[in-house]
Amino acid sequence: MANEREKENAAIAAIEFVEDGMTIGLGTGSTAKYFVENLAEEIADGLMVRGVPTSEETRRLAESLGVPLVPIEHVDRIHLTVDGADEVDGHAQLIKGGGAALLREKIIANASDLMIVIADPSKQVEMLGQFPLPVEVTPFGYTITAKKVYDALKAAGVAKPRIDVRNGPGNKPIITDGGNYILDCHCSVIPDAPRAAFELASVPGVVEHGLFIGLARTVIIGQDDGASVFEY
Ligand SMILES: O=C(CO)[C@H](O)[C@H](O)COP(=O)(O)O
Repeated sequence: MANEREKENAAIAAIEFVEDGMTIGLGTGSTAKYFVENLAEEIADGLMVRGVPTSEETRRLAESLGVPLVPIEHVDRIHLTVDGADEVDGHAQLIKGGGAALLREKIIANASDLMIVIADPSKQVEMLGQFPLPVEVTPFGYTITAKKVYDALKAAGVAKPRIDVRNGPGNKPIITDGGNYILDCHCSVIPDAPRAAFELASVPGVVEHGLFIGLARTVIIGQDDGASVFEY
């Protein structure tokens, strides 16, 4: 079970990677929130950086804390992205998107010189798949897309996928920052995550999926009394 101190200690350890003049991708979620808060304190003390938020939620948080932001369209280099994860395995492969921000998170992580994942120990897994894999899809044709997502996961060796449309208030599908829906794919185990990523990416209607393969090179796991840093 996660505790808040573990999350915050991971975030504090990530601050060590920040240098003056950097453009920094700001992740989404409760762990990333600690990073933005600690970054805001450093900025108040004179650190000169600017942020690129991975969601409207993080944009609002950063603005409220006085973190200078830059529109991604005006950025030619992102030095560092610090973000949370729903699961991380021993190869720094991730499931992300529990907060429905996976599309912007992946665009920004992929554009960054370095992606650092910050997490508490409950996110560490032997194999990905216990956490339902979020897949962002266009509203148009989403029921058909869901069937194709099922086929794609089967082709990737997932034994019995179950696909749910993620609903929000009023039992209506939640709408992502990009105007899309989220399919939560219950897999139990994803035996071959790169294969699943490949199969999912080839389904028309899939905008992005929450498998982050080969993106994170540093994983920081927070503990009660500090944090462990793993380099890949
Ligand atoms: O991918 C994400 C949002 O889309 C989050 O990073 C992920 O859900 C982890 O969140 P938290 O730190 O609150 O557990």
